[in-house]
Amino acid sequence: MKRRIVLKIGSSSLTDENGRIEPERLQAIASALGTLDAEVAVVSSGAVAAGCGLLNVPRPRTLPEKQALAAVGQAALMQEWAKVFAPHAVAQILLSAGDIQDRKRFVNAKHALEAAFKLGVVPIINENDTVATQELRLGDNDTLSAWVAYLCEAHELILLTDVDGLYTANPRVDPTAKRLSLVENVAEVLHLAGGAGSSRGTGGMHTKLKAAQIASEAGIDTLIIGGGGMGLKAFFEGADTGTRIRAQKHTARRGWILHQPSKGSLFIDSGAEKALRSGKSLLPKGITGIAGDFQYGEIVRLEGEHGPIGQGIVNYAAHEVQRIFRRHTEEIEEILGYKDFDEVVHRNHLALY
Ligand SMILES: Nc1ncnc2c1ncn2[C@@H]1O[C@H](COP(=O)(O)OP(=O)(O)O)[C@@H](O)[C@H]1O
Ligand SMILES: N[C@@H](CCC(=O)OP(=O)(O)O)C(=O)O
Repeated sequence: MKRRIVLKIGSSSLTDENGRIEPERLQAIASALGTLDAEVAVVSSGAVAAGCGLLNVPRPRTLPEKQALAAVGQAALMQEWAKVFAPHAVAQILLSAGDIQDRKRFVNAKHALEAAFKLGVVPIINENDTVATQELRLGDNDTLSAWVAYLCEAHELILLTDVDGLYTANPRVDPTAKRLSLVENVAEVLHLAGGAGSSRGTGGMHTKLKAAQIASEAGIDTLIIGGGGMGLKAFFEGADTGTRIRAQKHTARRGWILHQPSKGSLFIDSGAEKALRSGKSLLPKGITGIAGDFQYGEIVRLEGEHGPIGQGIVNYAAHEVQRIFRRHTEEIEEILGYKDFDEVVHRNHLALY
């Protein structure tokens, strides 16, 4: 599998100080990405900024104004991205909080992204601001990008911003603040984060660290990089820049999976137990019975023939497993009418005692 990166670009990295989109900035970012042999999904902010620039109005204060300006700006933003990524095509993907929270929509988005990568196009993702109500919105693209990284099983999440990493304090406020180049445990640095650096940004370092926390729990490293396309290029060339926030080590994640309360159990045969112990995923064929009522994404206990062997995050709900257990993977689609995953529990989401 190719290296897969989710790159989130904040409004502050796309616009000038008047909040207008600067095409040269987009060009520099696309050029830096062009040096990589990787699949990249871009989470691009800047729709509201682009809308303000086009209509020559100040930054909106109310949500409806913001929604309308995002709708104006999104199309213009996509046109700019299409220009700089040519000859590669770009694919606009707008997501809302509901798409992350609803399992069917989450899986649909996952499939669409996979298909986009296969087509060799660059997915450009933003929050679907026009339908995002106050109660149901992610509100910032840092959080969105972490979910996207999880969605497309990225190897790395890069947050491109207007500061070259996480500092011991907001460097705009405290000039003695020092950059941290490596953070092993994001929970220990959450308190260092301050708010947005400019009127153009949303959330500041706080939402970036929250995003890193989501990515970290999904086993994905986060990098906070500054300096636009040039900063990105320097980073790809190995310069000592930015902050790397390490994903939870396998052991930490393993511990987390093992210590969550389980919503049900999957009983598995000895062949399946052997497969799991040699690092494979759990397929429906090896399941001999189920207990409890669990949903997709919840924790289930794995019961071997001689007792519990571990826990995992399940890819199908109990009522679905009821219909596919003991059957071949190839039969899933025929039985359920869809097949979101081959595995009932993927090996990356499995922890054995
Ligand atoms: N501890 C910190 N280290 C670095 N930057 C910080 C810190 N606390 C707050 N910030 C602020 O976070 C800003 C970046 O976030 P933000 O303005 O939301 O940009 P973006 O548009 O890229 O999301 C920086 O400009 C900086 O002022
Ligand atoms: N969805 C909004 C961006 C929201 C956001 O998080 O902005 P930023 O902090 O600049 O990444 C837009 O396109 O304007």
